[in-house]
Amino acid sequence: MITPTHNFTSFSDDELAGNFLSWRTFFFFFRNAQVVEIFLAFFVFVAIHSLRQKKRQGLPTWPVLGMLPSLVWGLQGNMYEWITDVLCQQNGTFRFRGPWFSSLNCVVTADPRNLEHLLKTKFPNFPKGHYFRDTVRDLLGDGIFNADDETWQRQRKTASIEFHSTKFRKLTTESSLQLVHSRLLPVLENAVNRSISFDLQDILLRLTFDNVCMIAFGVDPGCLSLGLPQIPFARAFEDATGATILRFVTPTCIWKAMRYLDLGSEKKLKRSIKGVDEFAENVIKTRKKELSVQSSDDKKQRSDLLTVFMGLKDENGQPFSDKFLRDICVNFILAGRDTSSVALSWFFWLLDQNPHIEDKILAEICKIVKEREDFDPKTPLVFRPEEIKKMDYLQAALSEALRLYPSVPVDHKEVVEDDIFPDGSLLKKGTKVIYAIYTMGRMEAIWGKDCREFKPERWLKDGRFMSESAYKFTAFNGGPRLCLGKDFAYYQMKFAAASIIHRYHVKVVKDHPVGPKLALTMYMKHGLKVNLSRRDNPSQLLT
Ligand code: HEM
Repeated sequence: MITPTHNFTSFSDDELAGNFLSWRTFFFFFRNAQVVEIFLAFFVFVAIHSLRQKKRQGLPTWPVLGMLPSLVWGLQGNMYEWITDVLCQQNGTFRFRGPWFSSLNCVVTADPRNLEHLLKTKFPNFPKGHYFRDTVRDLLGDGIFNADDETWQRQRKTASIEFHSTKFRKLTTESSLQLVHSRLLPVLENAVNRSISFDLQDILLRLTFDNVCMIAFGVDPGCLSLGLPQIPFARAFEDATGATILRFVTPTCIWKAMRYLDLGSEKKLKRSIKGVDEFAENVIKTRKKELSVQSSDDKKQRSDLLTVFMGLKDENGQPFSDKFLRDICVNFILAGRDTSSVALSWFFWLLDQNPHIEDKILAEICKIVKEREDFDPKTPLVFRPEEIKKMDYLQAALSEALRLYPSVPVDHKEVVEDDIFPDGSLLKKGTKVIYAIYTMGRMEAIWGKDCREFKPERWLKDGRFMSESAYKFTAFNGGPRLCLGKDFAYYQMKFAAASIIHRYHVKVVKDHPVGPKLALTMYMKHGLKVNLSRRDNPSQLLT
């Protein structure tokens, strides 16, 4: 203990007592001030040290917490732009260090060389992995998006045969035509007649939901119709994907404890998964009932995916369980509904920002239709499949929208055996790898100085659409797990976009806030509020 060493003899007892107290108070503060100073100095040292890590490691690295404070900060704004800033400063790859008690450590990359290595060259060394599968299992089960090894291979093979069959292609062109002409256009026409603004993203989600249910399960949920009926499934599904993605930025022990205690986002997730399950169970029950009363000839006529899976046997020679069929349904809804609709929403927003590109698309559509031998400007225009295929500029504009706003903005893999990325990054067994598809579209090193501009021309050579390497344009993934619905998605998007653009000018409501939502797919956070105006006389453009 520190004691005063002064001579007190000239003071009275009271004075002595009073002085003694004030001396004690003084030394108490002095001692604590020293402690505070030491803490302050230590804090300043740690802060400077942590902030100095930023230059080398991309983000400040704090004792115990690692880079978590920066992640929390990034989550407050546009998470994808935040990742992009860090990756651009770090030449395309950086190592995220989470708190020591968490499972958040990972390597994040946007380098096409690494992507090719990961998705193709060393494909078996980079499965989705345990961490990803555990995190999304409650929602996606063992469906194709969340499966590795034989479980994935079996689904991939079956779905691939189906997706490449003539019967399936015919089904997809017919369903797009039917949905656009008997559902989408009447709903839009109604909005124009009543001069009301509406959420285009919601309408497109309804369109793609009905479409994927028709082609994948042979069921028409009638989600897109006049009056826009409430579909509890849609809300439940969006809530479930949002709550699932939160798990990726929460230490595993914390979200597992929240799930156990039924708290916060985990409570919401459990409730919304119930809504998702009810829909999928209903689809399966209806399908089984229909199949039980159909003749074998009728069954052969059916070309939807669910019917195909219902006719197959598992590795024990048993029909697939209802739980597995549920997983197939939920995964195909995620694949087919959310991707094309959000891509089209970003596309229409980009057209609003770049009206000269809308003019070029319109000119292309008109030129193609005028080439018809039986062209009659008075009959209502229904695009033919061969015309949709010829729309190169529209395909380029959609690809450009997907480059800037990929429907799946980030994806995930796990390292099986120690490896090294082509850029020299070391990968220890068990490392989680995030590939940032959103960032790839915004890297000057990949797309040049104008990478942030919406320029469909970059996809054209002599007026024809030229596709890019899947490891540079990764919106549809690449290698053995390349998107199975790519052709169908382009057809559906082109058919819907051309049918809308030919009839209407889409204007985004002034000051409508636009930004991405944190979810498995890149929804617009506030939807896309628009007004439509009928084109003065589209047939005039055609004469
Ligand atoms: C703009 C539209 C679309 C985009 C951007 C897109 C993108 C993607 C991406 C990035 C993946 C890889 C996901 C992963 O492994 O984590 C994927 C896989 C897949 N997509 Fe698409 N997709 C689109 C439309 C569709 C449609 C309409 C369908 C079918 C109805 C579909 C079916 C699938 C399937 C089955 C897989 C799983 C492939 C596998 O893991 O083997 N996609 N898609």
